[in-house]
Amino acid sequence: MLYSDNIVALATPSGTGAIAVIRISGPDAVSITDSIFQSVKGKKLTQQKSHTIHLGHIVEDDKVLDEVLVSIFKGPHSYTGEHVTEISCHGSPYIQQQIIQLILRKGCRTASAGEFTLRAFLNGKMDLSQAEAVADLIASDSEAAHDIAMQQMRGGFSNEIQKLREELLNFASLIELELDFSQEDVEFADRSQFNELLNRISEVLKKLIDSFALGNVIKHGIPVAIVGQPNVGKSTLLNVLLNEERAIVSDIAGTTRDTVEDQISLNGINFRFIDTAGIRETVDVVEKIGIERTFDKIEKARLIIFLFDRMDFDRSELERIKNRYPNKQLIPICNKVDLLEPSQIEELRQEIPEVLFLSAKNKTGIPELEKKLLALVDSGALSGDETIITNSRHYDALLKALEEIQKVKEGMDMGLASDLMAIDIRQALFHLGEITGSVTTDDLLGNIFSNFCIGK
Ligand SMILES: Nc1nc2c(c(=O)[nH]1)N(C=O)[C@@H](CNc1ccc(C(=O)N[C@@H](CCC(=O)O)C(=O)O)cc1)CN2
Ligand SMILES: Nc1nc2c(ncn2[C@@H]2O[C@H](COP(=O)(O)OP(=O)(O)OP(=O)(O)O)[C@@H](O)[C@H]2O)c(=O)[nH]1
Ligand SMILES: [Mg+2]
Repeated sequence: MLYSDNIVALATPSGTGAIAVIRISGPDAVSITDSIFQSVKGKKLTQQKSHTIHLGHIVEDDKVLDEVLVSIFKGPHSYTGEHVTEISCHGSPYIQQQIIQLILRKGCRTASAGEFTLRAFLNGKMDLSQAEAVADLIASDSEAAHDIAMQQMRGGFSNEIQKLREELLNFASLIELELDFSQEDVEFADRSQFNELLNRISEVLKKLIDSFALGNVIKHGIPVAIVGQPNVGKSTLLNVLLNEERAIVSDIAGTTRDTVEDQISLNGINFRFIDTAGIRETVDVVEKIGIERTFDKIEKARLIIFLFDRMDFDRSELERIKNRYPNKQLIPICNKVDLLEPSQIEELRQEIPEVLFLSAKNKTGIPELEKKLLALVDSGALSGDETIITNSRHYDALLKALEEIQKVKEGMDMGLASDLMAIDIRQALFHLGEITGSVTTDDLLGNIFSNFCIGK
């Protein structure tokens, strides 16, 4: 074990609860706990087996502070890999604080943010991407985000990276061996096998890199801007989608001035809908600012709902948005279908085949819109066992690793000298190692774990 000191922290949220859990980790976790605990059966905690629970009292100078349950986990068979105890006490902030203070006086120190998980990582209980997934899991607020974090915590993608890295490491050693025999012109590393490995690694990296676009939006919710001319029913649609009277609706054109947004989960994926000020030429100063914000929001959105009213549909407006944002998915929707004759609907369908029809007021056509939204984010990719990365640190490392792998491949094709190739391979190994934490710096670890909560 790496650490000689003992840390303590509240593992449950601060404030009043039914029960609160205080966690201690370190070489003396069990004896420190034992020194403040009296078992109802008179047992010594230090003589108990790992993964057992004991009823008793926390006492200080004969004064009973609380009746508690103590769980014991003996290192290395614990979350952190060290000796761990957990005190489940009554959830009053006063009791929690009294017990923690008592433990601190027994020689523990307060754990810093993420320190339990940091120790788990340093003690080899999990790799770095698994540790990061623990934080993602706690933060996940949709089924999709939860699924991805869970998969990553169980080591899915880091195992794959780790294996490829080991294979690459093997070749690196063989190529470096060739350097020792450079006079003799020998090749220990089979070039065609090596080429095959490089291709395999590139494929995996490319796939993971591509998955980030989806992973990132799943983690943060998919921003969908609802845009169109004033009075077409944007705010009405927002309210229907959110199932709540979130934005003000009126028949006065220019009702929405500032953007209004909120999120809902569709099939486990969070969508963040942004209602915007209707776009038109205006001399009203406030409305002008609102319209500028509309464009800012479109900039940040991934999907754009272009809402229009058959009465004053202007095709050039739709084309303008399309041309201005060629990389965003655009969903043209004709609202107020309740006011249209079937022949008008047919006519419009001829003109814009991809158009959806709905009535925000009567709440018709909404399921079709939801289906379209899900189709556009390629939610199908979620149901397969494709790995999806959500962490921008991993994304960066993957991009850099791929770049180095490409360099190695080019080097091979050009018959580059082994010593130069070895440098690029080492770089690729470095970046792959960054993901799993085979290579780390204190700065990197500090950055990652300081974003955890205390007690995790
Ligand atoms: N009370 C409590 N609940 C918790 C945690 C915890 O630490 N305490 N966890 C964390 O925050 C999570 C569970 N994770 C855990 C992971 C490993 C071990 C553990 O004891 N592992 C041992 C032995 C496994 C066995 O044989 O049963 C090991 O890995 O060797 C415990 C919790 C969520 N719930
Ligand atoms: N008949 C009919 N009226 C609708 C429908 N949807 C919205 N409306 C009406 O259209 C008017 C404008 O609706 P809003 O939702 O405020 O329109 P908006 O696009 O947000 O307008 P601005 O905020 O001014 O840009 C209101 O009177 C709504 O009741 C619909 O599907 N059918
Ligand atoms: Mg509005």
